[in-house]
Amino acid sequence: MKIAVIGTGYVGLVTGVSLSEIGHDVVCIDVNKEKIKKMRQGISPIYEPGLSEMMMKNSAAKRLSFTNDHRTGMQQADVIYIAVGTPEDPDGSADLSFVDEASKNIAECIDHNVIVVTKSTVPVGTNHRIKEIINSRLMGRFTVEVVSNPEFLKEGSAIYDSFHGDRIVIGAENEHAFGVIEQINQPFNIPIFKTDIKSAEMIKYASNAFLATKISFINEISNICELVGANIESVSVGMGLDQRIGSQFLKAGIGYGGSCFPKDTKALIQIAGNVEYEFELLKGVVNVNKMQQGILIRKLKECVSDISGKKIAVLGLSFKPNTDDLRESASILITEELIKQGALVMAYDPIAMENAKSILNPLVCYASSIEEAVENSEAALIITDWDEIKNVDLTVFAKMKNPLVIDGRNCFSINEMAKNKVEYRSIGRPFTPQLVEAAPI
Ligand SMILES: NC(=O)C1=CN([C@@H]2O[C@H](COP(=O)(O)OP(=O)(O)OC[C@H]3O[C@@H](n4cnc5c(N)ncnc54)[C@H](O)[C@@H]3O)[C@@H](O)[C@H]2O)C=CC1
Ligand SMILES: O=C(O)[C@H]1O[C@H](OP(=O)(O)OP(=O)(O)OC[C@H]2O[C@@H](n3ccc(=O)[nH]c3=O)[C@H](O)[C@@H]2O)[C@H](O)[C@@H](O)[C@@H]1O
Repeated sequence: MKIAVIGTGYVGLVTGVSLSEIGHDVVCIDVNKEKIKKMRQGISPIYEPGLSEMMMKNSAAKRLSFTNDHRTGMQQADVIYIAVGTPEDPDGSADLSFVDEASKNIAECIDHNVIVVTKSTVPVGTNHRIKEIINSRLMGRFTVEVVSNPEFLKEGSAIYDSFHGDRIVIGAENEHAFGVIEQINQPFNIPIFKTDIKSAEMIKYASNAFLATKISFINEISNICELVGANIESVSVGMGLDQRIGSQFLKAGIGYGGSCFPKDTKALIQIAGNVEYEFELLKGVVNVNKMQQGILIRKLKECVSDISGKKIAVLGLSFKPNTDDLRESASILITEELIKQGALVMAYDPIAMENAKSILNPLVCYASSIEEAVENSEAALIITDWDEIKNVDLTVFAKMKNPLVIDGRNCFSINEMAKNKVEYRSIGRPFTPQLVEAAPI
């Protein structure tokens, strides 16, 4: 099958690369000239395990190519995927301007009938809007069918998720479109769930909102655990053993970040608001997340009342491990607040520091190792649970002025930290050594 993919962000690139890997001919189109130049040289614009190798392999096999030119890209394409961004508008709703522009590009460039598949996360009704935009410009010259095929990949395991996802959702308006998109996806060998377009669009928002709800729920439970002396790690494991609850997304921390949960929860509140429905539960989820992102600063202030002029180490900057993405990471808010209070911030991240330099306050300094970051510091704040951080030799903290670690991701054993004479504050767990420590989830 000949496929064009519009937009080569996370989703567009991973979609294009995975579809070429299962044997389709794919052209990825992006308006960003720098990105296309890099990808033509075999360089992936994002850090994602396994992506570069698969990209180079399929480019060499001539199943995958990159262009800035929409017309060239869409020539002969049977199916065109839209994978452009849907960022947050100031009122929280989804900004559809990139989707609209991509739809216009399609109308201007195609010279045959096509199926347009929307991978971008879009509010209910957007696929019909895409069809209208295209049809109003084509004036009946060609037939366009639209399909909603939301993406469920996670950053940091995007390639793995493409080949091992739990389901592929296809929302279509007729059997022909269902058939073609089903056929394209068959080689992934993942269960396909077919539904109507509006339900497919809603499945994506509802799934992200539900996962975000699980995270805010467990974060609130962790705050209560601290007050009553329970241990959130044990509570999460104990809850997760109930298959109706499930063990995933019950890891308490510093709130969810990333390019999607924050924007998609707010967009769903707006989608509901547009039909005069107040989504109270989801509003609570968003508010809890905002509070949780500030928890490390509150814990630091409890231990060190004045941080002005003091060196504070910040370990991990990306919103989660295995990605260089800082979008909506708690590191942005935390480093900003530390600098506001006069601290000297020394940050370290295994992969995300280059990205961080253009995003974080310019007063943030960067270390080349965990050791350099913590040396002579007053406190170390842990923001991202990279393996390198979780597996660090705990004796490294002896290099601090007064070893104090405030861990937003529960990376370490309370007992081991006590043995190493580190004052240790984490999320939803007691301060003192424990008789039984739950293995972290
Ligand atoms: N990032 C993620 O992990 C996931 C994202 N999504 C959804 O997928 C969509 C895309 O997300 P990202 O890949 O993160 O977006 P992104 O914003 O990182 O990348 C979008 C790309 O599209 C390009 N673009 C914009 N308009 C264009 C046009 N008219 N023609 C050609 N290229 C154009 C931009 O230059 C950019 O490279 C969003 O709706 C997002 O919510 C869904 C699942 C996972
Ligand atoms: O629509 C999207 O963009 C994607 O959003 C999330 O994927 P992603 O944001 O890449 O990463 P997650 O692993 O979901 O983590 C999101 C945030 O939640 C936090 N989190 C996650 C799980 C958990 O138990 N606790 C927790 O605090 C992470 O640290 C991170 O900050 C969803 O998991 C994907 O299914 C979805 O496709």
